Amino acid sequence: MSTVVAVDGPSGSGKSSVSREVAARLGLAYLDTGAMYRAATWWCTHQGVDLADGTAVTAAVRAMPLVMGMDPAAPTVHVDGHDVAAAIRTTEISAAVSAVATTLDARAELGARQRALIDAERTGGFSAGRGVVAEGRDITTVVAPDADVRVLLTASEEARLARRAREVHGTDDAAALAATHDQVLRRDADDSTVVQFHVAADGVVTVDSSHLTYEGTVEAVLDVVARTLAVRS
Ligand SMILES: Nc1ncnc2c1ncn2[C@@H]1O[C@H](COP(=O)(O)OP(=O)(O)O)[C@@H](O)[C@H]1O
Ligand SMILES: Nc1ccn([C@H]2C[C@H](O)[C@@H](COP(=O)(O)OP(=O)(O)O)O2)c(=O)n1
Repeated sequence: MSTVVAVDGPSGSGKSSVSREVAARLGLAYLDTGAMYRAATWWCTHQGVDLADGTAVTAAVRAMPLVMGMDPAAPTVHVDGHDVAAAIRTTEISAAVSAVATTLDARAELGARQRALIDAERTGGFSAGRGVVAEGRDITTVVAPDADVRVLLTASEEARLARRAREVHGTDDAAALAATHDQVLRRDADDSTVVQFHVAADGVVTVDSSHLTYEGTVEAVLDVVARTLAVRS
């Protein structure tokens, strides 16, 4: 039986790292939908598209030759043959990505591609039809509201800022927290204008990781998966 696990949440809640580990432990594929928005931003910039021009952004995103590698042990992102895994994580892309994420026609295009990738994993693909853990901002609500397991991963603003500061700057002192503010809180505020990822929709289970370790968060999500599947079977 194939399993689709959808995980949403704000920046720094632990979605990417936790979802990837959950996918690896369950033998499922892993889809980082945020990486698709980042790749689209890289592609638009690479093509000289003005990110403020929604029509041009949408046209570029529709034409983007994107290939997502969904093995949780080694996820990959290629655009037009370029390995963009590192390029999409720069501060410039992090600062610009909300312009693409708030372009509604570009969202529709990326959402359709995400649905197709998830559907392919239900029946075949990396995990031989066992399923996929897909994470982002609107997976539980828009892209895969029919997922078998739907989780909202949250954490306090304080915890999320501190995590991102440690990840990017190696410390969570005052200067690092200030430098991280744009990447976490401003970006979430901009993204929240088009998609709701702070409150769990009906049927979505909230996991608050504010006071959990990384390992504890992985176990909490695995526990939600096990309990939800036990009830359904
Ligand atoms: N529960 C946790 N406790 C402490 N650090 C965590 C926890 N979950 C994730 N992290 C760390 O916080 C950082 C951000 O996590 P990430 O998975 O990138 O979040 P998101 O995808 O939600 O933005 C990473 O360095 C990750 O290892
Ligand atoms: N399903 C999704 C996934 C990401 N996005 C947007 C929101 C974010 O600003 C960007 C990048 O997402 P990503 O998950 O890489 O963000 P983090 O840096 O992990 O917080 O894409 C979205 O709008 N919908």
